[in-house]
Amino acid sequence: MSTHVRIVGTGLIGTSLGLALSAAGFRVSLDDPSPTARRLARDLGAGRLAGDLEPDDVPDVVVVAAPPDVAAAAVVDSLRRWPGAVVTDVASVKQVVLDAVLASGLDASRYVGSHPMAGRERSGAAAARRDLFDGRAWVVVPHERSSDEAVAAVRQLATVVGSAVSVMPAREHDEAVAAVSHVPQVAASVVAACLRDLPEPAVGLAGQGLRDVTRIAASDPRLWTQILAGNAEAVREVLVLVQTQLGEVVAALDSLTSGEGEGALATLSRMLEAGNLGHARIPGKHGAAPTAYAIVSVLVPDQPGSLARLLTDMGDAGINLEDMHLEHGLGQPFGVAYISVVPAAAEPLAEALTARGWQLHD
Ligand SMILES: NC(=O)c1ccc[n+]([C@@H]2O[C@H](COP(=O)([O-])OP(=O)(O)OC[C@H]3O[C@@H](n4cnc5c(N)ncnc54)[C@H](O)[C@@H]3O)[C@@H](O)[C@H]2O)c1
Ligand SMILES: O=C(O)C(=O)C[C@]1(C(=O)O)C=C[C@@H](O)C=C1
Repeated sequence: MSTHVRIVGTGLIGTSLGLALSAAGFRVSLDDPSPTARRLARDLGAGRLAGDLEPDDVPDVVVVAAPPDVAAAAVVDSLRRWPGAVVTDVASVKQVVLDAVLASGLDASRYVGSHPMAGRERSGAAAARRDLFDGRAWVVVPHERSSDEAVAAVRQLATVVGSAVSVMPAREHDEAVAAVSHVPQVAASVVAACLRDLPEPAVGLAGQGLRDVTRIAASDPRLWTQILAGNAEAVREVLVLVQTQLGEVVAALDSLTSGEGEGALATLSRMLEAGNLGHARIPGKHGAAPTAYAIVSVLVPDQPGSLARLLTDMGDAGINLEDMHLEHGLGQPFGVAYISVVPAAAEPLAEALTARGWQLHD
């Protein structure tokens, strides 16, 4: 019989995982203290309700996808309740969960932490996507007592949903995500907070740069308060670096406005160049080396079905989409789709789309 995975917590991540595992042929059962959350996940096709199963139909693997401040308790509860199951969790912080498991005195060999580096700025089952984990990194976080079988079971889950597995101890994971996930959230929120009192005409000028920098500022404050609190030390350390750099920029601008200005331009330029260097290190798809994709820009009429038609035409031309973003023309009846493809596919794509009547944008 196929592997039975119990998902505890059927919000964005739990439901997305249920959808992906069900599609991959796993038997998925769903549990959540909120009856609405678990029924919605079931209705969306993420699996069966745990309460509808025969009592002897016990899970082989339990995935706790509950909020970070209750994840540790839910993991301990699952280890106790399912003595034969491998238990993992997907919380964004790992050391606090591991500490609770070790302190529980239960058989910790069946616990392996994990963290899919995939998500959205929206919460709840309604925002779930079956392909959420496809092509994303998934950190598997074993500890000294984890059994090889438990590690293999968690690796398998990550792999079947299309993620690229990285293995890392809990502390190292928490330090890494402080820099690549938690501080970016703080930065986005702080920048977006500056817009609150901006006059309407000024906000109306917002372009793609602001949208790129602030997308995750729309994230759930309850979830992120818990994540930041659960990784306080590591987040603080990175934020102090940010603070130091911001201090240097402010000092340079002070120097310019006071008319003195010596060395100020060099400070600003160094800050921007350092940003270029950091940005160039962000990996491409599947954790591969950074890829300089070619971008083909296409005018898309602001009409139902236009984008779907564009993507279908692209698929018909046999060209793989690596990434895409849409820019809406202010007060105009069209937007521009910026389609990223591998460089060798750019010209064939431009030709195929032009032949199908699409207008390219320089
Ligand atoms: N949102 C992201 O981008 C993202 C990405 C990767 C990992 N995570 C982690 O995944 C976990 C879930 O996040 P989410 O975005 O799916 O949140 P969510 O708010 O969408 O869903 C959380 C679900 O957990 C349920 N829940 C609450 N208390 C519970 C308990 N005691 N036991 C079991 N379930 C409980 C809620 O009813 C809700 O349905 C968090 O630990 C988060 O750190 C989130
Ligand atoms: O894409 C997003 O919306 C996310 O912020 C996802 C993201 C991330 O920082 O990459 C956010 C928190 C999770 O713990 C893992 C993934």
